[in-house]
Amino acid sequence: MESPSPMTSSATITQRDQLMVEMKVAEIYHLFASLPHHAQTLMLELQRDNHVEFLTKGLKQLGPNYGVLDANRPWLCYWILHSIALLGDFIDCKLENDTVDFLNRCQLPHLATTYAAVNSLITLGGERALSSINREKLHGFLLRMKDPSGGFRTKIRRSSAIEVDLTWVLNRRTSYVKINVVVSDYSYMPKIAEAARVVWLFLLCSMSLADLSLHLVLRSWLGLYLCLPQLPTISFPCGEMDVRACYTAISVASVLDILDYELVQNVGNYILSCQTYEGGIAGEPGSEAHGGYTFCGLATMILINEVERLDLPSLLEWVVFRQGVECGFQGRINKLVDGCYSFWQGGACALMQRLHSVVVGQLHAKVKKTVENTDSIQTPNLSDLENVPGASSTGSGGMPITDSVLKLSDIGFSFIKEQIELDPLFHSIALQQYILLCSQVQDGGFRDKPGKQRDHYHTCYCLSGLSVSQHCWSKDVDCSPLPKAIFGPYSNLLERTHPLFNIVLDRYHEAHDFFSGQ
Ligand SMILES: CC(C)=CCC/C(C)=C/CC/C(C)=C/COP(=O)(O)OP(=O)(O)O
Ligand SMILES: [Zn+2]
Repeated sequence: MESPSPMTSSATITQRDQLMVEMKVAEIYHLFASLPHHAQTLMLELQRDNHVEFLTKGLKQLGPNYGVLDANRPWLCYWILHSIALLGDFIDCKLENDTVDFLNRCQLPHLATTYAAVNSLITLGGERALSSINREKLHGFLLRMKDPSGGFRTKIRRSSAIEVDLTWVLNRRTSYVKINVVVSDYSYMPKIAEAARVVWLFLLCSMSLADLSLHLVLRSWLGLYLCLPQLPTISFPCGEMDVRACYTAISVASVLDILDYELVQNVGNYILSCQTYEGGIAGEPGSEAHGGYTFCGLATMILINEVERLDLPSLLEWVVFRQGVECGFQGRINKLVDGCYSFWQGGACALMQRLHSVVVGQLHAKVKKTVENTDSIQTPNLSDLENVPGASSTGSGGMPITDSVLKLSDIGFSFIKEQIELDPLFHSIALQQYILLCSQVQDGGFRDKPGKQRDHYHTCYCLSGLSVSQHCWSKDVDCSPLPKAIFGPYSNLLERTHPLFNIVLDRYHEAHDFFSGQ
């Protein structure tokens, strides 16, 4: 594991900021505690209708025909559609059809946008939405986004396959033109070599032309010489390479049943290099651990069946200590609580809850190693450690290793089928309290913290975190939560979300049946 040297967090909040938030939150809890029971129930109620109205209005504002294709629109679609699905509601047919058409135009060429578009289409569900996803093309796109180091890059950059770059080189004695021809597509090399001789003659006749016009003339001439009406373009992966890009690529491939070993190669090494000395996972090697990336890294490692390579006891310790006195989660050490981490950190806790046997196995190995390295007279009997419950040999997701060849795309499906042995690893009722009393806006929508404005991103991830914290007491995925698992009235209960993909479970199952049957 490569880690930066231990140091204090690079995050910079002051004690004053922290105290201000703690006081605002305490004020809300104090007010709540002073209310009579019926008023408390009202305050705790999930304002379903207002949330749906806020969300539907947001979706309509994206239209009417979803004219502009900017990178945020598919995200807005996903945040809104997923929130509506969590609330158990639907959108009308016309809006649904417009949304499917729009999303189909967003499937390329950005990884994160592709993830948002695919998750949205699965959330809409139905034959039209699901069959509109071109899985073969997407598989090719994902392969092209892969970096040799194992990570994924977020964007495709299109550039000319043949770039002609002219530089006038001037010095005291000579003045000449340096021609740089950058060829990205080597199949043009023989023709280019043949062209070079003619270019030289051409240049001799054109020395009087200005730099810019010579550049243009030469470029179009080269196109003509190669019998191409336009110089061909070629796509390069570019943009940041980070843990989020890995997650979006692997999540999309897994949910569409196109995940294979070529896509997975070296991804685990990259994620592993991002786990820090703190225990959590950073966006890239050498950075600070953060809740968003910890969720992405952990979910990716589960989906590629390599989760046991992470140091899970340290990850668990890091994530559970991110829940603070305000009852919500912070994203990283020394930063303020924020409603969106209800999902990133709460979701990571829900994943860890299903990895019980792998964690126990790793702890067991750690203890054994320490004991072996200690010359103490009080050395425990090593054979006692073999009997620690759950210390069995498992594959990823706590699944027993079997002899049959593992189909990678099945991992997301089997992961949630296993019975959970552990109680929740975070204070699920406290988190619901923070979401409902501090993040919920009574007129509809959710926010980061009191004093901030509502927005669709926070609405999506507060609702996702609320769903995770309501369902994490159910040992079996098919069981409804008991009333004691729900903070506030039982009518607050949301639909269950798949903790690896963050797609409402019945929509996930519909997509799984659709794609695995193809
Ligand atoms: C799939 C997907 C959408 C993944 C996104 C994962 C995610 C939320 C990453 C967090 C990025 C980050 C470093 C935010 C810090 O912002 P900040 O400094 O404003 O916040 P902070 O103070 O809470 O750290
Ligand atoms: Zn936030």
